[in-house]
Amino acid sequence: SPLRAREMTDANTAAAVKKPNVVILATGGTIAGAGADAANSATYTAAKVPVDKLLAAVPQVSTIANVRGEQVFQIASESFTDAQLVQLAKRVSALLKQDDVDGVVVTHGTDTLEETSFFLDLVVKSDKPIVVVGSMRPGTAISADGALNLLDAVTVAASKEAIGKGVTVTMNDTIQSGRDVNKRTNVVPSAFYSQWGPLGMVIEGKTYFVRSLAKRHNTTSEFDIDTIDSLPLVGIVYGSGTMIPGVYDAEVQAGAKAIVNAGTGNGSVPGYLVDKLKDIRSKGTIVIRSSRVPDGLVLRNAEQPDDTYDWVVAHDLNPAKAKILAAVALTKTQDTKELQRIFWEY
Ligand SMILES: NC(=O)C[C@H](N)C(=O)O
Repeated sequence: SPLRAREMTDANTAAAVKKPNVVILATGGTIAGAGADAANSATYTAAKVPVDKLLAAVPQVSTIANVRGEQVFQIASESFTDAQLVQLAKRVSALLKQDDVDGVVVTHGTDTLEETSFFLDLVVKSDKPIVVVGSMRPGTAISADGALNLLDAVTVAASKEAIGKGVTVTMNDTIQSGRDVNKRTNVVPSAFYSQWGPLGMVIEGKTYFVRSLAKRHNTTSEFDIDTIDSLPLVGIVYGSGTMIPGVYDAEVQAGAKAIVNAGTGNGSVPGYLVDKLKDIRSKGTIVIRSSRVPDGLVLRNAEQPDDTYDWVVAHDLNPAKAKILAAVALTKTQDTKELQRIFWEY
């Protein structure tokens, strides 16, 4: 009937007018950096530009979503601590519980973006999109990448397609999984890479998802930031030739509850260190074998008898990611079988 047709047109118009609400949580980084000259792509100061100015530089976001900004921190991401991770995640969780928030974008330095994106993926119990974004060049540089990365982040955060996909990272036109993406070069915009490939791309205000994350995350995670107030200390020891055994003791004495061994090759442990790692394990510290090799999988009982020594393996998680998962898991359990299960499921 003409009346029904009219009602449907009104409904469509209302839907078109009602844009999603996206909150930008700004934490600093190079995306908020400024250099002295447009030729300075690598020499600049990070964490200078406030969130309102970041948004003003990308007026196109307002065609996609109703956007508002909050300045959570103003730091370079190498200065992030566990306390700040917890504070940020609690804010993301609180915002996403609000009916008037459809998605959250976190602007972040690229150095530890892979830690924060995985942490949020593990502990924020929401299916709404969470996008973590940074830039490799400051906004003052020729060919600055931050404005497009931010526009892409808002596009993904406002999209229905991103719901339930886990925390994503929009850098260099791609949509990456916050779980496994990592920074692979410190100089060019194509810095973020996952051995499993991106989840898709974002082009001119449209998302193109082609795959999804098979690991537990967000609403399917057993962890919840609303019940976590601090994280236990986890150390990383980097594998190389001629290692210094006392480093492990120093980590334990400083309070490390777990040590991620960023071993060579298959997460290998030199013969002269095996007794040291067995010893710290017998005194209670969790030993997790990861690898300094960027890709691949560290397999249980390959290279070392993990069952016999009661060690845990990190599978495809790099040492920085393994450290995050270990810290989160240790808020719930010290049991190595449980920890190994968690290292398989996330
Ligand atoms: N590109 C960057 O954002 C690097 C900077 N050091 C940071 O992580 O804050």
